Amino acid sequence: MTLQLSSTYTDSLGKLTHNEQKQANLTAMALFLDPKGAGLSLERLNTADKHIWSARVSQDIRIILRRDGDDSLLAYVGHHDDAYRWAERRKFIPHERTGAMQIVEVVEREEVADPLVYTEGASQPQKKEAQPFWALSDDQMLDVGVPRDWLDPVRAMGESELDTLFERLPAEAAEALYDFATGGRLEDHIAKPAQPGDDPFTHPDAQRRFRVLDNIEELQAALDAPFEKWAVFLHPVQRELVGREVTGPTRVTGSAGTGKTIVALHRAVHLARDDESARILLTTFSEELARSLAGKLGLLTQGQGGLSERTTVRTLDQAAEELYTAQFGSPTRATPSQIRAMIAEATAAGLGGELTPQFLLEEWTELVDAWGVTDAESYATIPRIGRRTRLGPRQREAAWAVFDDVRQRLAQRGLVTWAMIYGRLTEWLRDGGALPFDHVVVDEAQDLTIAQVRFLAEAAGGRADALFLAGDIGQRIFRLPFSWAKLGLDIRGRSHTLKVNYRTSHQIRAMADRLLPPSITDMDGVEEGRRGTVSVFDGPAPDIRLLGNEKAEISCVAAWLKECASEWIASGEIGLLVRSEGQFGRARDAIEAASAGDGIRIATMHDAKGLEFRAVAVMACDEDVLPDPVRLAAIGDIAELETAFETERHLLYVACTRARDRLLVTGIEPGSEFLDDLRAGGTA
Ligand SMILES: Nc1ncnc2c1ncn2[C@@H]1O[C@H](COP(=O)(O)OP(=O)(O)OP(=O)(O)O)[C@@H](O)[C@H]1O
Repeated sequence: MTLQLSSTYTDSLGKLTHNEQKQANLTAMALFLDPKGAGLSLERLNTADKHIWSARVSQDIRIILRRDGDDSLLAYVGHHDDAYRWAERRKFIPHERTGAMQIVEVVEREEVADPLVYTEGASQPQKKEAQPFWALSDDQMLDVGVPRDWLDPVRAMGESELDTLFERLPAEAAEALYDFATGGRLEDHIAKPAQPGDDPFTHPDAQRRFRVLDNIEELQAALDAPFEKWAVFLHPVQRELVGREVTGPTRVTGSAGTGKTIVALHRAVHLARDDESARILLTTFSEELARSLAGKLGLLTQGQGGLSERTTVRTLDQAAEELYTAQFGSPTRATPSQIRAMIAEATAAGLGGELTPQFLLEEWTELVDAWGVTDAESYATIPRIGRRTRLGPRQREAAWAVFDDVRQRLAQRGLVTWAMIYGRLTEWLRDGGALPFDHVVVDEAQDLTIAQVRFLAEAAGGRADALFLAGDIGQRIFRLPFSWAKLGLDIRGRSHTLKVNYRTSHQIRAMADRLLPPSITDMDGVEEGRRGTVSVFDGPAPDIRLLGNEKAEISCVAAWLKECASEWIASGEIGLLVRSEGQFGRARDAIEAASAGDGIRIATMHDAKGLEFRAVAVMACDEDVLPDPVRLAAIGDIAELETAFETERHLLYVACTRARDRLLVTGIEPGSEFLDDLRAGGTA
């Protein structure tokens, strides 16, 4: 006797008014408590699928159910006629090849008109440009889960219908076909066939849309938040990563919006659930992101006593500071300007030879402090990644005199840097100290510092399941790249890439992807393939507008804000993103010119990391704003300049991929050089 929830149910529930949702939820609860439906008006429908029933919620609202013996599945809820129409046009049927239970839309007659059938062995028909699937064989399509009824309609589909694939076909088939139509290979999507006797609902592809509810709390949580589908339905790859038992640190990668954070969250909950005594640290880099993780964790663990209590959500810095305070007392951190002043004092006192204070500051920040160098010998052997300037022995000696002086000044004043905090904690762990957590799950791991990676590697030791990292090197915006493996954090062979984008429309994702190469290899040689990512919905084409001056840009964004308002996009769902705070004024002026309500978020591209909005305008993409000339001018080393340039490009990628449905990119002519890449391909 089970009650299952289908993703089509939560989708349809989300479309009802709050009151209607409440009424429907009461009926769903009653069904859970009594699957036989005593006291509910249940009616078997006269549809093609004999398992389909309706349950009366109110005079106008009906729930569509699939009933099989004592098992019920909530499939759809809607107004009377709409619900019946939905039911008439649906069949629940295990896929003949993959074995996964699917909800198949009944094909209309006109959709099969004039199909182009390809017969095995016949000479290859000439590919028609406008029909991407017309030469696919039955077998090819059945292998990836296309229902038999849809073989001909898919072959007859025109390119313009690609965006409807996800609405019409089971997700596994839509994903495969979309990837194929945009240059990928169907072979990469062949589903593992079920074994005879397997329950069609337990197939991984069925589990992305059907979920058995074990208790009433789970049902309540799922119904209370119909928009939070991620809390209930995971992609098979996401699910596999969440539950996987691993022998060492694991990393999940994927381009923006592929659900890495969602996997990290579910992983933390899975670990807590799996072992009743386990304590988990779920961590990220900013307080805003930590708050967002904590909120989502609350949703996932609702009503499951103990899980959230055993899961601590903190920024990694907060967690480290608490640990440091507990072991060594509260640290006083040196500010960047104090360090700058100390270097200036040292050079004014004649140390450092002819090396400039700027060069020395970079050398301190990127090498000496970052790597925790404490003596001249180590300084001589430190890998100078990202630094092209090679220092001769005399220069190195002169530089070290400055750094030694800075270290002494810090010690005299009782000041420490973040790297020193992590360094001391790492030593403490090495000497037998124990972290108060059994598992650490890190989101946004691409921006970990050297000292943090060393600390995490030590904390994990060789323990299985100790460390799970989520991140995208294409979104690295704070750090220069470095090798994790050399610091003891080796994820080689345990890095997995997500390919389904749940956040951004096809159109926005395709445009943003042009900013980055199709694959990025990290410093340990682990390749992150970005090709073959598909989005699950479509939307309007993004727009890039270069204007003559600031005033014209502000009017353009104001007009766009008015358009958003006319489409009922709430101001809280709109973000105006700029490179630096210096451009906030332009964003504010656009809001004022549009007389737009409060709630529109203005943020720098850095602060936008991890956020998402329905509509985003990336403003002030001017030639002298992006890449940031002040930042680049402050860099004295050419190699570092190149990597900093790349992080500026990543920033634009991060900003564009915060948008779900609508994206506008603006700047003043001639515009940022990155816009040429965004435009290549001719979207705008
Ligand atoms: N299985 C899922 N079902 C429905 N929605 C999902 C699923 N997985 C992720 N999402 C949604 O997709 C969006 C992006 O997810 P998430 O923030 O985890 O992506 P990400 O890869 O961490 O993105 P970024 O790299 O930009 O931080 C969120 O709105 C999330 O709720």
